[in-house]
Amino acid sequence: MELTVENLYKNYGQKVALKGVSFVLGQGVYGLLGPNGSGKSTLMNILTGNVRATSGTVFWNGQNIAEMGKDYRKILGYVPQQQALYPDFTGMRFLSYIATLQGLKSKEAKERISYALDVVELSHVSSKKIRSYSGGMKQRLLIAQAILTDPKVLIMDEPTAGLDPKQRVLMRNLIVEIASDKVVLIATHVVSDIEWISKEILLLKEGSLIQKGNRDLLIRSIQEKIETSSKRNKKNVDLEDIYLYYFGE
Ligand SMILES: Nc1ncnc2c1ncn2[C@@H]1O[C@H](COP(=O)(O)OP(=O)(O)OP(=O)(O)O)[C@@H](O)[C@H]1O
Repeated sequence: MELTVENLYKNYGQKVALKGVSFVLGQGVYGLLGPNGSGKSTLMNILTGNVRATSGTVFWNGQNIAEMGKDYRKILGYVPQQQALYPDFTGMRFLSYIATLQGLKSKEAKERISYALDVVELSHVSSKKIRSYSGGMKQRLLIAQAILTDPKVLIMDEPTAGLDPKQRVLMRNLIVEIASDKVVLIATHVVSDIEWISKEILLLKEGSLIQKGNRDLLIRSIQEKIETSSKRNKKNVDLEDIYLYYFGE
């Protein structure tokens, strides 16, 4: 299970949004951190096949995703940022609608919907209208739609945006559970969302990947510099400090 990104460039006219980004992801959760405008959306759009790179290639298990077409879409799940979600649909109706769009046959759709509702713990409210759902429930419904086809690659855009602390914890646990047989890439500004669940963290700045590694490696790599330069004279460096170090306060 391997998603390989090789030397991606993306230009929008004169603007270079990605400048030769390369990395390899295996099974597990990965965090993509970067400030506004660093290229996260562009990178995610390329990984989901919605935007074409100017140059460079993305491979899934050695196959170029641009050449895989439908076969790539089958193994891809995408959780968009929270948005208005058909308030008058029930959770069940929403998932049935997505299953139809994804071309699932009715028996398979039924099984997959039931499984996905169970995973995100929404079975008991599946016949209630989405307008009655809390923010956390809506977010979990978005995850349910993304795992209907049992994707191997799951891309998530700010999955905890707008959630309260309790819901954030539940969401993190859910993501870890789902990632047991998937490559999961989470783009976020919220360091704490990915700090403890990520196998590795990717730092994107002005279109370049400036760091990739696990939490300990990232912290060790700049611990001394932060401790000597910190105005607050902190002893314990955490990932928040790393973010501020690279992206500014
Ligand atoms: N369609 C476009 N046309 C022109 N420039 C674009 C386009 N899309 C993105 N850009 C520019 O490319 C750069 C990267 O944008 P991108 O949206 O990928 O960043 P981001 O890290 O996702 O930011 P945010 O967190 O604000 O969504 C920015 O400078 C942005 O203005």
